[in-house]
Amino acid sequence: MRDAFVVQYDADDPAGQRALAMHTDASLFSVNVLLSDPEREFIGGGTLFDFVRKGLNEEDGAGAEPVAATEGSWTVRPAQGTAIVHSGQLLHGGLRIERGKRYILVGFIEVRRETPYAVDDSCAAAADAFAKFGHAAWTREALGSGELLVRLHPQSPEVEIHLAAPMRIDPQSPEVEIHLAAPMRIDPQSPEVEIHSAPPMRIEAAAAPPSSSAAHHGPWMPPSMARANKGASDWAAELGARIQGNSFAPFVPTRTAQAARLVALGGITASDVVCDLGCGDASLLCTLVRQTGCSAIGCDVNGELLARARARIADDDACASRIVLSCALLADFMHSAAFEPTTVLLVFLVPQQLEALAPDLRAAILPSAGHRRLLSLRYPIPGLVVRGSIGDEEGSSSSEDEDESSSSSLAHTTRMDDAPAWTSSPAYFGRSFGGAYLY
Ligand SMILES: O=C(O)CCC(=O)C(=O)O
Ligand SMILES: [Fe+2]
Repeated sequence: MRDAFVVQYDADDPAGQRALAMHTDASLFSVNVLLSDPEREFIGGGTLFDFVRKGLNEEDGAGAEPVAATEGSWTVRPAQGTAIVHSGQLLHGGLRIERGKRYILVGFIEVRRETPYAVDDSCAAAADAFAKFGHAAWTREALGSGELLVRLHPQSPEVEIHLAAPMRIDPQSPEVEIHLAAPMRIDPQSPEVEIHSAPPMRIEAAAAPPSSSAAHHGPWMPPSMARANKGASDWAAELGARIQGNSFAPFVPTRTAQAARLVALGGITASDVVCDLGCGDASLLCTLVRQTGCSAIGCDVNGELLARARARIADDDACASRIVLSCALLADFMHSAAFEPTTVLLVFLVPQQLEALAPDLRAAILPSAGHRRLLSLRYPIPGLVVRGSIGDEEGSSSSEDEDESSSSSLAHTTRMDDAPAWTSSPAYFGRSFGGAYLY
């Protein structure tokens, strides 16, 4: 942890700070814990995240006071004691409070780049996404009674933040403690922990590493998960589904009519094994399986979206027998045995990720790898020679794709209704389809 401090927003004092302009933090990720009671202690406030703009300069949103409900933004108003953990690179700001005082604890955390992340943990996968792409967000809940908030892989510099119960902060008698778990592998060259706080906080190195860190197997879950208050868990689930799932690329559903055009472009038939790298809730795979009778493989780093995919598939006999799902980092998955049967590889990823994966994608379609076809939705893959393409649905003059009614009967359109409206808005991710390239 590079820095931790308490921020006070004060609507009662004319000279007090009431809002915080849109900005990015100089951190790998930031922790923001609401210390005040939003029911009783202040009105307004909240943290606004902007998933569209990068905030590198004023034109791009930095420096402006956050305004709620803009397109492509998401306001988080957590319950007291809930932590928001987000990429420092994500543009965000503190919304104006109208009444009272709002205290938050903010911490900036950095992790050395060479640190290996665990693949079995969506938190770690998100951290990896930060390291690679600089924007992603995920959440962890904190804790009615004060426990583990944030944790990276045990082999990484162990950062844990414990909040001692009760959570309520009283400026006269601070009841917030930050424990940094031992061993604290902090770079001795840099000034490690610097705390600015009003009120002062105690910082302690824990006496011993928690037992769970000695042998960490399987996905890590916050111990507080089970008893977290409902408001916080609802919020986290909702936010998680929208954001955590997007640790690599935004989740954008693909419509049925568009799937038919993909089938035509890729020449997908019943004898194919289609692998969707970053399959999300597997709605596209289900549609392809139903349309063509193909088999399918889905891979995603996001456990929550995969859980939805599993539920979707379990309800659908046609899909249940034909789709195999895996939770893994995409590059790792491409080198696993589970990937081998693939005959058609499907990606719907952002350009930075396509660039990072390009060597693996190229290797996957070499003749020696079995003449696979590769379909990239929306974005071309740098350095690969395009063999065919289709344009955006609206921009295309072909007529086969305008059948709206056919899409409404299928399950994946339900997912579209679930998706926040802005995910399909041009400001967010261009149009929701944007054509495809065949390699
Ligand atoms: O008010 C908030 O929730 C945002 C605080 C913040 O982003 C910061 O202090 O860096
Ligand atoms: Fe910030």
